[in-house]
Amino acid sequence: MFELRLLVPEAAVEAVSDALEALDALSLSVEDADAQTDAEQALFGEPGMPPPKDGWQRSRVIALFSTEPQARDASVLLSAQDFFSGCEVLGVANVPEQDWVRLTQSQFAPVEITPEFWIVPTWHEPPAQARQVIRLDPGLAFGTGTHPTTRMCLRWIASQPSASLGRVLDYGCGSGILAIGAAKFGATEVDAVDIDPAAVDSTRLNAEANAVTLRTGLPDAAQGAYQTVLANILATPLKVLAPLLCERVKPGGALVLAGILERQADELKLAYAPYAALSVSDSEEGWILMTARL
Ligand SMILES: C[S@@+](CC[C@H](N)C(=O)[O-])C[C@H]1O[C@@H](n2cnc3c(N)ncnc32)[C@H](O)[C@@H]1O
Repeated sequence: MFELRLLVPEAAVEAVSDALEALDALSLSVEDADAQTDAEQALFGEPGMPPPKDGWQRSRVIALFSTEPQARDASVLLSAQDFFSGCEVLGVANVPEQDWVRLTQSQFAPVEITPEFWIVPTWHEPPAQARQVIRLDPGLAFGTGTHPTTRMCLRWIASQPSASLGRVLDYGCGSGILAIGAAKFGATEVDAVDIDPAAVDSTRLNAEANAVTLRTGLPDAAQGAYQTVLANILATPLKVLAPLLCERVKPGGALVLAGILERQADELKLAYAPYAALSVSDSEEGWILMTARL
């Protein structure tokens, strides 16, 4: 395989990418050419908030071709196009053969939640001290245990007295990791819902792989009252969802919220004040876990 590497200003990325696809590139990757430099600009915004900019100011576009002549022909053809002015060909390079599956897998090691509770990809043996394990491979949905927000929720689940989780709602289930964790730690019944149908599918498959029974669906599938409501989303949607989530918690039940930065604690407390008294019960890498007993 050979890769053609280009430096492309924001306005030309789409035209160059379309042209490379038309030239039979096997794959395309677009990276921020200014990443990790002083010129890097953040592009993400919270859901509901506009991103600060539509695209990176300069992208590194890398197109993969089966042969060197194909890569070089593509470079010559592109260079002759009007839309290519302002772009730069960085070069054509041989891509050494590698075991890509093994390389990808090596980036995902078992994740420790507590010394006895681990998240373990299927290609790893669980650590000897693991008494409780969730089997999970990285997929399309969020939630592999590598993010602090997920780990804090799982730690909270693992720290509850046995049989106290009761009926559980995982609102924004992603991969289903919290719902599966709740089922493994004694929940009597678990509903897992998400606005993303791909996350719902992913949760169903992960539940099967872990031999636990969940009810999965879109948010409307959450019905009735729950002893425990878990929601690891982000501060802005969590504020909007305050009445809905609190209405789902039984009197005496627990509300557990994550996806909140330390500096957002007060705004969350304020948004939930009419329904519940939130407090910070854990923190990791600048993220906090907020909980309330209703
Ligand atoms: C940060 S991920 C959390 C995944 C998993 N629960 C975990 O803890 O790792 C947030 C999930 O919430 C879902 N989500 C975002 N807004 C939502 C909403 N308004 N209602 C339901 N799900 C939502 C997203 O699709 C995503 O799968």
